[in-house]
Amino acid sequence: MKLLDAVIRRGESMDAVAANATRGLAPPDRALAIAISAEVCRHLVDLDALIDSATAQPLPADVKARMALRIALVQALVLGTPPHAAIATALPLVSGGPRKLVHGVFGTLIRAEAKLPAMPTLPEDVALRWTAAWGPAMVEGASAALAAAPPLDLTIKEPARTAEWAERLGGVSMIPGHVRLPRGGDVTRLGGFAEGAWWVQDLSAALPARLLGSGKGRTVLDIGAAPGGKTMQLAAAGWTVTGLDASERRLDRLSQNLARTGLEAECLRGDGRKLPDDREWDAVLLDAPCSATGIFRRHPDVLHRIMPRDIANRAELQALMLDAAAGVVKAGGSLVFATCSLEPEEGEGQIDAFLARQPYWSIDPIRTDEVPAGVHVAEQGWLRITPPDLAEAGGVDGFFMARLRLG
Ligand SMILES: C[S@@+](CC[C@H](N)C(=O)[O-])C[C@H]1O[C@@H](n2cnc3c(N)ncnc32)[C@H](O)[C@@H]1O
Repeated sequence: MKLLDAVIRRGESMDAVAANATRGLAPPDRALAIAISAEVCRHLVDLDALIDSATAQPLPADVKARMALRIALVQALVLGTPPHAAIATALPLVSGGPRKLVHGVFGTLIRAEAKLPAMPTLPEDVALRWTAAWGPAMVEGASAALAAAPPLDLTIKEPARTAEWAERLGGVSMIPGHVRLPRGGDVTRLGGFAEGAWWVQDLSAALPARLLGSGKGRTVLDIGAAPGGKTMQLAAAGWTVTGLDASERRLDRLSQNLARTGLEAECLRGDGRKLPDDREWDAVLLDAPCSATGIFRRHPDVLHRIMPRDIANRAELQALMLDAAAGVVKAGGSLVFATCSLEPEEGEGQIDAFLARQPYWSIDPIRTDEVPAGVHVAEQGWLRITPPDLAEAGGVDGFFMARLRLG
């Protein structure tokens, strides 16, 4: 309840509040609380529609009774908890309150064999925003993507050994250096984890670093580097990497990931809006902080907490970071900009505005041979990935990326 309150009522990120909100719970109970909260966010619109179908008056959005019903219903209808156990965990949440109402509505829906639709309904504001930006087929694709558990993508440290790892782990590769597995359990128990032969990274998220190619003898600044998926790709591709991030806690995770994989990078804490004025790099990768609406399959809370003002705020921060990044690239160098967002303001609009401000920069078009088969490069030369892409192969996170060159 605390976790869902933080996300749905206060607009906080589930990842950010999970540790605090579940403090004191034993690990299995914590995992269950997080799973329930994620599934409530995934099915929120349809859960509320069911609840409203069984009450004479719609319950206010923020009352405990509605939240308790969402929690009970998601356990019974999605997580396979026997109904009596599901309601038993939810009733204490309304102790001293409308227990009878909650019990009654839950019982009515369970007796009527209520079901949730196979494709979850997106919140209306999100559906409207994405229809306006990308059209109705994208919204349908997003709904389908929300229904399915995403597969597990791995980036292989030594791309030449991709086939060997695909066979060892029982996965398929969609581009050299990538292996896709069906969603599994504990990744730390998979072969190769302890020796650092791979790391978990969605296929979309693995594309921006690839756009810089091999880096033997060259330097790259990775801005917004932590927890390090792209830093590790760049280091594995031979670059001398400086990974910069504003968060000390996330930089610790970057250091742990580098230690596990045996890769090297200089780790710097800093603000990507104010970069050192006495250093330059051959290339810069800016994996910018963004609304993260592209990762809604794994983090359905973004669908309920990201508001237009959040998108505008992130876009403003990205513009400052892009200008700062452009200022530390050596003549003739490259700058890759990426966001895991499905909002044009954090992608196409950002690059159009950058090129209007910075006349010495231009787009270095991404080539089709640099991306997995089935992903289309836009005519402007950038890559916009939306949910219908590669759907038959398990889908990919929504992403935007562009490669820019000075001159
Ligand atoms: C999309 S995440 C990076 C993911 C990472 N590149 C990877 O592949 O694992 C964005 C990162 O930007 C960092 N960040 C946010 N604001 C920043 C700022 N002003 N300066 C530098 N880093 C910032 C966040 O701490 C976060 O780690």
